[in-house]
Amino acid sequence: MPEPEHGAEPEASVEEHLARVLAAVSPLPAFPQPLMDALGLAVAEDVEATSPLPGFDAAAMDGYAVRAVDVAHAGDPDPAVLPVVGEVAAGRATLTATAPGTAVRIMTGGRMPVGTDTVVPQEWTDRGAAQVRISRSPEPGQHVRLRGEDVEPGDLLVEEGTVLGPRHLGLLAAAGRAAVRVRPRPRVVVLSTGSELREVGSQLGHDSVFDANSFLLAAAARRAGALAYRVGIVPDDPRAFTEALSDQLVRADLVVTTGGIGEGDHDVVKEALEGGRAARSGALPGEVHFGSVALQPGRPQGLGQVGEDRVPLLALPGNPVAAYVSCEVFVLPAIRRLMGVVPYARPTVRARLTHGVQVRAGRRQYLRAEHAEEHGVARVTPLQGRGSHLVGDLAAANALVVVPEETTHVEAGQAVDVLLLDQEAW
Ligand SMILES: Nc1nc2c(c(=O)[nH]1)N[C@H]1C(S)=C(S)[C@@H](COP(=O)(O)OP(=O)(O)OC[C@H]3O[C@@H](n4cnc5c(N)ncnc54)[C@H](O)[C@@H]3O)O[C@H]1N2
Ligand code: MOO
Repeated sequence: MPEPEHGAEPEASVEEHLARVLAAVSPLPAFPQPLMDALGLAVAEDVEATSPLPGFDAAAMDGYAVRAVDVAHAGDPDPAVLPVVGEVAAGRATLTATAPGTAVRIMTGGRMPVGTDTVVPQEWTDRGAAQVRISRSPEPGQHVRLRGEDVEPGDLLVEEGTVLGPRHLGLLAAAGRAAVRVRPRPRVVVLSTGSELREVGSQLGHDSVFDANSFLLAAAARRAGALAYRVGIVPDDPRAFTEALSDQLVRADLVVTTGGIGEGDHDVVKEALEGGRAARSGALPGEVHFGSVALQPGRPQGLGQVGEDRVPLLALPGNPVAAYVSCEVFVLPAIRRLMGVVPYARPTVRARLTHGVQVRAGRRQYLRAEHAEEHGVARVTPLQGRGSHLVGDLAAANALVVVPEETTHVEAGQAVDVLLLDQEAW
């Protein structure tokens, strides 16, 4: 760990800061939602089956329902001939039982009449209407979907915390659930600070830059399942910042700011919120703590709760790559906790480095990299640049190589932990 500056508090580890972030947010209250509105949300209950699937024995083929013993010796020169005593189609089980030695015309999905146990596909018959000639003998129970063979009452259909996708919704519908308890999408307000920032589409001055962070973070938040509100740029004026922040709190379950938390002269987020400054002046209740985390990029971090409702706030550094890594490591877990989805942090995978890397010890490093799998072997190539302003490299990357705090170099060919950034669900 690098020595803290004189008087400064020691750097928190990534785990310590993440634990504080997670402690600052709680899962949002759950509500029943109609199935389609639950898509992409996390279930807030263990959903158990109350009835079996299939709900009754049914034909899996169009053909004839019979008793297997009645057609056990059916063959080509010597077919079994049975009277056809009725017809059953899906949803039209007019005939519910039949006597031995008879056949019932049946369609796929039709309920098996009591007294039958096997379906002879129509391709094995003369398709007779009054009587049917069956020229092959089926296995007993063939082409019958059995009641409860898929799901038994009491089976767990969907586990609490599962993000509902099309297949889960299909299962819940098959089980007859019209609504399910889910947690709503967290509303995440993203605020960029910096007097040098300009909105895309506007004129750039000789010393200004376009605001990239609000897009970067709002998009990441939306992809994680949040409703992201990309607020315009706030200049380096603590009063303007406090006002903009106050205005946004009504629609926020989480606020994410970027920039203005360094050690410089115009660090607006820090100036406005550090040590409860805005609260003391009566402008905005709450408290935000600023400090350093042993993370590169993304060392400066702020965390607190603001407004009457104590909305959690994460203040991220302004450098775009630092903001993005901070988002990956702290903001996405916070969003997932609000949504009630586990695990909070993206799991790492292992891959072999194609090139050796050298880093400074003391902070956990997240290196932009390209991950690829060749012939079943996962490899990862670190990209050249390390500067946390290099958004070109960031966009070219699909992975981050995680280099532990105590490591200073990793040889080519060594296996490392990697975050796969384009993996949407985990
Ligand atoms: N003397 C020191 N200077 C700096 C240190 C330090 O330890 N001592 N740390 C550096 C690191 S690391 C970072 S990260 C930044 C953190 O400072 P801020 O959070 O206050 O970030 P800003 O100064 O506001 O901006 C930094 C950089 O990023 C650009 N930026 C900011 N917001 C956006 C945006 N929305 N879109 C695109 N680019 C943005 C901004 O123009 C600056 O170039 O401090 C370092 N300095
Ligand atoms: O850590 Mo700064 O956060 O490197 O860009």
